[in-house]
Amino acid sequence: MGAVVLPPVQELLENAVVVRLPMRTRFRGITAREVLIFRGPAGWGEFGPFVEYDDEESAAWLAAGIEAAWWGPPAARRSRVPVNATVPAVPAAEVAAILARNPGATTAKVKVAEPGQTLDDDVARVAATRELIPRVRVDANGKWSVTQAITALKAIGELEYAEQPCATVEELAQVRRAVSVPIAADESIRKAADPMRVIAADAADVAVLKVAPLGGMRAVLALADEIGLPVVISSALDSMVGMAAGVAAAAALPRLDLACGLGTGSLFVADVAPSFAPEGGALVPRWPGPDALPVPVGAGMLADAGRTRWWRDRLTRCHQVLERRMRHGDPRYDGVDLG
Ligand SMILES: O=C(O)CCC(=O)c1ccccc1C(=O)O
Ligand SMILES: [Mg+2]
Repeated sequence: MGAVVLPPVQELLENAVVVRLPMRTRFRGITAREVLIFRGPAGWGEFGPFVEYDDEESAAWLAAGIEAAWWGPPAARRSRVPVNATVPAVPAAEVAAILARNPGATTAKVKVAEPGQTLDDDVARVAATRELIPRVRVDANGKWSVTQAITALKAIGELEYAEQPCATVEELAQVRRAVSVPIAADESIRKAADPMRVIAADAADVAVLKVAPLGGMRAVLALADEIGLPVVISSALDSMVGMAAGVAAAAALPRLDLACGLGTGSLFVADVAPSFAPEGGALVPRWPGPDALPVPVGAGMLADAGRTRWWRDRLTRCHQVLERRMRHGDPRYDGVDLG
């Protein structure tokens, strides 16, 4: 890999574009996804922490984008990555239309526990999904209490797994002991100071790993190895650029037995490059090289001047966070030079 350096912030900003991608369906409370993408010697990288995240948390997303644009993908071990269809918290009547955009999917992930909705809504949405897709998992994003989770999972019935039913590791462990449905940890890994607490507490059967919040493809591969659970690589509602890193990480895993959560490309009306479209329920890895121009000029995806400035300022602050961590010998950046 040669000497790896943190590129100067000017170099990142010189080759940066801020885009706003309209979505077909509300997801995570938003109807348009803004991200900053930048070009480096190995291709394109994405910086798209959710707008409410602070700079300390967002710095990992920048590290992941720099890894993609400056180092490129790790060596692939497979040429197909099976993915789940993602069903947002829509009314049951809209499920079929969502699934129609994910032809060939044999696994679906259904969002549940949406604020303002009821357990009946969840049960109906899952039932509508099951009619069309054999294998169903749900994701509560930590919104249930232990009691609510146990009640809900009993009402919903058989599932491949329930992702982050409650907020804390201790709650996940309690739910896991009380129900037969396997438990997957997502926020308990990507937002935790110590992801290994999930293992120490026997809190999960599956680890959901996202490249950007965990600091990059190689960080995810290292964590997958350390954590030892079956892994699902999932998107953070990434543009095609961030998605390429997720697909590359999934393709590089020594073992992949579960469908990944990388089917969110179909939630966008438009993307910075042709989105990853599942064929036969799987994605084929594809890397946006430096010569690929992901943003068609004039395609109406560019963010306005105010939002562009906001993202560029945020990138600058996160770059300072990375610089500070590296100066202090943070082991996460072992082997990376300040240049
Ligand atoms: O896993 C999937 O199918 C889609 C990705 C997804 O659900 C997601 C996307 C953005 C932010 C958080 C999450 C999540 O898994 O909680
Ligand atoms: Mg999740």
